[in-house]
Amino acid sequence: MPTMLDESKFEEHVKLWALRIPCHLCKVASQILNGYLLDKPRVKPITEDPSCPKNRYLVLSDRVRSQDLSDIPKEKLDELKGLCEFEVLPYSLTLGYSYWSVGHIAHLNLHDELLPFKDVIAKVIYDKNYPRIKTVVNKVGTITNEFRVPKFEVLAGEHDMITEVKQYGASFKLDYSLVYWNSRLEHEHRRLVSQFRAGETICDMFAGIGPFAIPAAQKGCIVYANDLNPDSINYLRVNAKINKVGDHIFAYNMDARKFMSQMMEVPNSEIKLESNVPTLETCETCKVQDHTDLSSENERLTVDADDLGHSISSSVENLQSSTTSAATSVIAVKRSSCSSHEENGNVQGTGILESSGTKGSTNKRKRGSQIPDTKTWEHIDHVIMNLPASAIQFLDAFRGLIQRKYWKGPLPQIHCYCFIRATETPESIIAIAESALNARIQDPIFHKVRDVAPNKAMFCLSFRLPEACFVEDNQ
Ligand SMILES: C[S@@+](CC[C@H](N)C(=O)[O-])C[C@H]1O[C@@H](n2cnc3c(N)ncnc32)[C@H](O)[C@@H]1O
Repeated sequence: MPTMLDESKFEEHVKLWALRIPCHLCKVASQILNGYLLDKPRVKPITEDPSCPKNRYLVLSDRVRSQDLSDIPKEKLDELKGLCEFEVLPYSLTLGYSYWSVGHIAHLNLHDELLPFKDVIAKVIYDKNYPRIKTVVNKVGTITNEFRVPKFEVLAGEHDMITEVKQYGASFKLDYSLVYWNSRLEHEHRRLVSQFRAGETICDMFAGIGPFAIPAAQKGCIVYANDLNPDSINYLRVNAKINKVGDHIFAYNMDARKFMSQMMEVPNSEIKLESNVPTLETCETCKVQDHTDLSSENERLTVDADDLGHSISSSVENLQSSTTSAATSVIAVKRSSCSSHEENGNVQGTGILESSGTKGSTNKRKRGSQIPDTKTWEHIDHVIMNLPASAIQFLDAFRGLIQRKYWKGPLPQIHCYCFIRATETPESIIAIAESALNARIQDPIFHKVRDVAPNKAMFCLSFRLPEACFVEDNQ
């Protein structure tokens, strides 16, 4: 029987730097370079030097982007130079078919010709890999739904689609049947986050379960993460807690256009007082918000705590019953923090709350004093738009969005994912983007993420939001 699986399609090539170091100094050198060595599950950062058995390659992390090693702190480099002489060499790492893992679920995408054998194939995979693989599934049909969730048929093992995967240092819990997940974007998540700096403010319009948001928060960014799929946002919250970054992430569950517009809304208190100090007025507004109609499921603000010990379905229910209203916004988040401030006597804070342990009880926020007070209508550093099939159309959300009189510093850098087909060019994509924005884009950068089909590739288009997106206010 001919195999229809082209394993080369799973390959990802990562370009890194490696240091050539004498074998006996590798241990000390790797201690010095702690935090700057390749950190990928199942891949060792120390490998053979094919040209000399007395040396080894120390493979550096993709945080180290240039050959001059300027991304490594000077003290570490000086210490290393004191230890020995070393060469810096380009190192190409190929992550092949066998590398990719999806927790305990083997995820197949069988061609029609193989479908008559699907149960046999699944049984062999299951029997030969149990207990590491506990479920074998096959993708059914193409993804057509808004939340980009594929349909799966369980072919062998447990009917359990909840799993936990790791990407670089972070863990992600998810239910494959409810949310979007693609392990093959791992390198792209890492690449983009490597451009962010601690303390920057990031808005993720299509955040999913957080593969950009969580590493960005781990890096010390403040992240406003939105997704229309309530299950994605529920898992984002779970994952923020698992990775202990709940105090750096604010989660929203609404349409991306509305989310951006709410990010830019200036709260009444700001307009009148030009201050973020909690006032009676904002707290009262908070109460009003709490009692608004919950009918629109897609517009809930997901900042209440839930208990990780609950099952996912029960935490979704809790979420539905406990979250605030359609009218919630970044302002509302800040206002709800006001009540937290009052109840806990803590510093004013916002974000995904730490679990209170008791349903319906007062939630406690864990806030580090280092977390800056962000006002998204004054400044955002980066906006992520990963919905390649249509994110470009969503650029219309930025037309006249930003109030010049409140904005501070440069306009945000937009990272908009798109597909480019054989019939299209970067220029034709820019034309679509400019038409959506109704403004000219200066210095666009296209980064190829991967080929998704013979005539179609996924790209990330990065550019600074044009000044034309400002709205003047003569008040
Ligand atoms: C391709 S996934 C990307 C998820 C995540 N950023 C990642 O890299 O894995 C796109 C996400 O956009 C969400 N989505 C689709 N339409 C949306 C909309 N109108 N507003 C907000 N989110 C939307 C989907 O639920 C899905 O989670």
